[in-house]
Amino acid sequence: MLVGDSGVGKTCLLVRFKDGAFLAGTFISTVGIDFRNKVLDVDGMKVKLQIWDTAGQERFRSVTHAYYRDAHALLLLYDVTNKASFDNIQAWLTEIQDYAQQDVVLMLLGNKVDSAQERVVKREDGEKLAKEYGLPFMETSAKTGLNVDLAFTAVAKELKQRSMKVPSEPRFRLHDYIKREGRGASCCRP
Ligand SMILES: Nc1nc2c(ncn2[C@@H]2O[C@H](COP(=O)(O)OP(=O)(O)OP(=O)(O)O)[C@@H](O)[C@H]2O)c(=O)[nH]1
Repeated sequence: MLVGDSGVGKTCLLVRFKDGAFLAGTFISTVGIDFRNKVLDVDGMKVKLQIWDTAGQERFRSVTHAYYRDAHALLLLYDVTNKASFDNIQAWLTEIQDYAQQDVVLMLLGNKVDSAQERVVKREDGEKLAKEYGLPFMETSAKTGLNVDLAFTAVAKELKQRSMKVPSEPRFRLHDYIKREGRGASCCRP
């Protein structure tokens, strides 16, 4: 499932991955939720990804909440040209903590790196934030395709590995990473 503020490029990232194209021009905000399937070859095995594209707008939040619990993986996006979308990552993580499965595969993506002139979030800031929460991190561009296949393939590999394992204690537990105001827990990495 793709999540993050409105306009960070979730739909474009999915279209780039699915069709290898970039939706230039008018920005049409997603209404509610949408999905697309893509079959990937992961180390000789066919993995079918059902990828859900959520609306970033606040008014659709209750719709997307209902889908979190069935998601095996989340790609959390911000836009490197939009500081507010980066600042909101903490709020998204809190939301993920509230609604997603504890052992959900989670990756942080800083999108629109092709817009070098407009960049306001440095790569190091993204890396620092990801490190703080123990998350894998990549910078992407739906426009040029940079790291798009890589991000989805990394998630598909992790999901395939997990599906082949005997169930045990989740080794990635989001609750270990989230710091929540008023709960006194500061962030710590195991
Ligand atoms: N330069 C550049 N523009 C991008 C990129 N990805 C998306 N955009 C542009 O950003 C705008 C928003 O893209 P969307 O993919 O619709 O954003 P979204 O996150 O799905 O937005 P919501 O549906 O409202 O949640 C569009 O005008 C895109 O053309 C990118 O990698 N580089």
